Amino acid sequence: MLKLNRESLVHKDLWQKIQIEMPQFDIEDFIKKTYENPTWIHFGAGNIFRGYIAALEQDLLERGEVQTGIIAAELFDYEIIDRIYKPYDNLSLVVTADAKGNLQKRIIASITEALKCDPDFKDDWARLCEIFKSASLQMVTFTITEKGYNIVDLNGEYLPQVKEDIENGPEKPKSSMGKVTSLLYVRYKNGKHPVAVVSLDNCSKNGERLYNSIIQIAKEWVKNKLVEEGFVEYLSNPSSVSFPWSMIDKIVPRPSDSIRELLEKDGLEKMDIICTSKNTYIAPFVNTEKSQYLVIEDSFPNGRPPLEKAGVYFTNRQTVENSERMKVQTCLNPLHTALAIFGCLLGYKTIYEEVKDGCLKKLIEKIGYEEGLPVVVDPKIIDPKEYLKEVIEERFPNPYIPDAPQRIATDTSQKMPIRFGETIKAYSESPNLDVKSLRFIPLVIAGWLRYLMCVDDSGKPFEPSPDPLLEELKKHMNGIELGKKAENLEEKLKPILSNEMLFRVNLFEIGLASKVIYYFEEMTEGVGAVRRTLEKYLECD
Ligand SMILES: NC(=O)c1ccc[n+]([C@@H]2O[C@H](COP(=O)([O-])OP(=O)(O)OC[C@H]3O[C@@H](n4cnc5c(N)ncnc54)[C@H](O)[C@@H]3O)[C@@H](O)[C@H]2O)c1
Ligand SMILES: O=P(O)(O)OC[C@@H](O)[C@@H](O)[C@H](O)[C@H](O)CO
Repeated sequence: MLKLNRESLVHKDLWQKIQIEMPQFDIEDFIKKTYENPTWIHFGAGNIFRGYIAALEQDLLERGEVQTGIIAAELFDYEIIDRIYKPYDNLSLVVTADAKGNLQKRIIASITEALKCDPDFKDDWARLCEIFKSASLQMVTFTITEKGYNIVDLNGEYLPQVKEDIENGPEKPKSSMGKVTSLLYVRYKNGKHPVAVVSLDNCSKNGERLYNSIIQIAKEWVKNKLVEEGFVEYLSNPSSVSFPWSMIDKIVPRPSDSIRELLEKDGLEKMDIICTSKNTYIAPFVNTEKSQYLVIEDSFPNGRPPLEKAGVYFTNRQTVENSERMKVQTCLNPLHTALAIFGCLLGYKTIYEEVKDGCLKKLIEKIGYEEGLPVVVDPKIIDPKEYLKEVIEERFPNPYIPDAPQRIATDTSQKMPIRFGETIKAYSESPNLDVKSLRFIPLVIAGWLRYLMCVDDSGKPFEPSPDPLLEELKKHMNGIELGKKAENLEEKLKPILSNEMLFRVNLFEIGLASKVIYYFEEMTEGVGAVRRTLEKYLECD
């Protein structure tokens, strides 16, 4: 039996026998160099980081383009470090599947350290401070999910941990954004070295979102006389600290049992998939698809690794924004969320099965081609129509990427404004488009309300995916039951449908709420009503 750790890498013949690609560089040497001169730290040590970002740096290490790796840090779920990084010496096994089922298996060794970002873990915190003091540090990247950047709740009030951080200052921060702001303050106090702070999450204008959260905390600290005004100036000067925007794309599902079995059959030990107490599904391996796109605004005041040599596009902000609008707001993620919602309601367990369902396929085609594409500005580096076709015809149907609607349904409340709100807003502001002509996006919003009832289309209760607003949203669904005509439905749903934090616009004010409510009423008529509503509006069966 083979174990995934540094010691076992000496058995090159055994790894080769089971066709697992080994890292082609001197691991001990580059770990030492990275420790002494850190260049890249990443927050959010989850699946996309291990399956995509770390693999890009490994490409550069293997070609001799860089001499240092990436330091992984966790702001939120420390179990990941204890159970998935430490026992495997920070190595991971990336399994990439194409649509024909050809698998590429590769050991990724570009991660040199794994740290818990929390002042309560004194050694790790001290090391993080040391890293942020280093003049060599070029970039700080993030994949911490959309909610990771939040500092206020739905009512615009500071979240409790953020409130505490604002009162207490940079010494012992507790919130994710508070900790990052505090580490940037360490950098400011120790040489004011330049650095790029780069969100790689699926948020629109992600760089701006990260900047807004950090600068707001820094300004509160200045107001409370906890830090110097110069800190805000440092953060606001792009030649000191830049916040480039980005678009990232690679489907990295939760680790799958079929891949675990396959690796165990190969003779690999301890390939267990875990679900942490904070709900991260993670394993020593990552399963993913071949397609990948990463577009980043080229604004790096302290330099950067030549990631363009690993296929990353570096460009201007406008091109990033157009690419992001194309992917996150129009051609991939809204389709994913539509499949997630209806998949949970109709009892599907995989995305590839869902796209064999004529109604669901037609739904995503309508959302993509008919309602999404009109607001896409061609980013020029990727053709939107070709991209959409690849998503619908090749990527989603790939049976070797066992992605689940339940994964994608996680945090839907945080995704609604980005995946649908931006398009609705663009229609409502356009002189040439009529927001009331939208039919399929409102159908998905109605589907989401139906999902919040936590009863599927066969009438059985189901466990919804985690979402920070779930309990609050579910309260509004009280008294709405399947098969019974609800009283005062409009009043009940008003707090959701009028909330601009959920849809970027007030759906009542722009005249879409009544359509959503009408569809929702149809979907709650009884068992099978979701399917009947889809069939009616999509003319499918
Ligand atoms: N998986 C994909 O297919 C994919 C593709 C493109 C972009 N992304 C982006 O990456 C994000 C993470 O995806 P993943 O596959 O790594 O998920 P994952 O569940 O494997 O990991 C999530 C990571 O986010 C951290 N996190 C969660 N809540 C946080 C909070 N409040 N503060 C700080 N950190 C927090 C977790 O601790 C973990 O490190 C997505 O939300 C998305 O924005 C993912
Ligand atoms: O990662 P999330 O939770 O923001 O969204 C779930 C999926 O839609 C997403 O992970 C896609 O797989 C990804 O954006 C593809 O590039």
